[in-house]
Amino acid sequence: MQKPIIVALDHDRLDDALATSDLIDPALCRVKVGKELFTSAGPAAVNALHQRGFDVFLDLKFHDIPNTVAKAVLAAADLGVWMVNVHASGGEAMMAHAASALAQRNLPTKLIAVTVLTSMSESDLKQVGVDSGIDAQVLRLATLAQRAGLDGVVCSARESAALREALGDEFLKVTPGIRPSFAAVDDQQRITTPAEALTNGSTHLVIGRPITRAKTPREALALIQREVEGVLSTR
Ligand SMILES: O=C(O)c1cc(=O)[nH]c(=O)n1[C@@H]1O[C@H](COP(=O)(O)O)[C@@H](O)[C@H]1O
Repeated sequence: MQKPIIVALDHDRLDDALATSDLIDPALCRVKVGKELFTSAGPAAVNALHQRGFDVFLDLKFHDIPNTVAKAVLAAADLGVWMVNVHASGGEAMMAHAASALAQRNLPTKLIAVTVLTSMSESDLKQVGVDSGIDAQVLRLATLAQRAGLDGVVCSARESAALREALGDEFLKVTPGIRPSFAAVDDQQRITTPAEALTNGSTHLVIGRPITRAKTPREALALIQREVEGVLSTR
C-alpha cells in the first residue's frame, strides 16, 4: 500500500512528539523529524520513532560546502533514516557530492532537495534576488537536483504537475503546504488540499499543524487519510 502522508512532528519536546506519534499508525503514514525536535532531542528522537515502527524523514535542510553536506548526509543515513534533505540552492556540486557519498556506501536513504520554500511568495523570492518567478525557479532547481542524482525534491503541490511533466513520475515530489479544508493557513503561502496535491502529481504530502495542532490529531489524520484514499482509489 502507498503511504503518501508524512506527519511533521514539529514539537520541541520528545515527550510531546512521541505522544503525537502514539496517535498515528506507522502502517498508514511516515513521520518527519525537523530542526525543532532534532535540535532539542537529537538522534534519540529518531531512534524512538524507529522503535515504534515509523519510517523517518530527517528534515535538516543541509546547506553548506559540498564536503560538509556530504558528511552530514552520511551521518543522517547512518541513523537509518528513510529520507534526508538538502537545499538545492547549495548548487549541483554540493548535491552531487552528497548523492555519490550515499551511493558509494550503498546506503538506501533517499536524498531530496528543497527548491523554493512553501512559505515564500513571488515577492519574497524577488527580495532575495530571484526575478524569474516561482515556477521557473522551482523547475530550474529541480532539474539541477535530478542531474545531480537526487531522488526528488521538496516543492509546493502547485508546482508538482509541471515537475511531473518535465522530470517524470518516479522523481519524488514531496510537498508541504498542505491544508485540508478544515485547517488554518498559518505561515504557508503556496497551499493546496491533500486531494489537489495528489491529483497534481505529488508523491508525498508533508502535513504538520493541521494534525499536530488539531483538537483530536487522530481524527484530523483520519479525515485526511479518507481524502487521500478517495484519490488513490481512482488510479
Ligand atoms: O522541507 C520541508 O519539509 C519543508 C519545506 C518547505 O518548503 N516548506 C515546509 O513547510 N517544510 C516543512 O514542512 C512542515 C510543514 O508543517 P505545517 O505547515 O505545520 O503543515 C514543516 O515541518 C516545515 O519545516
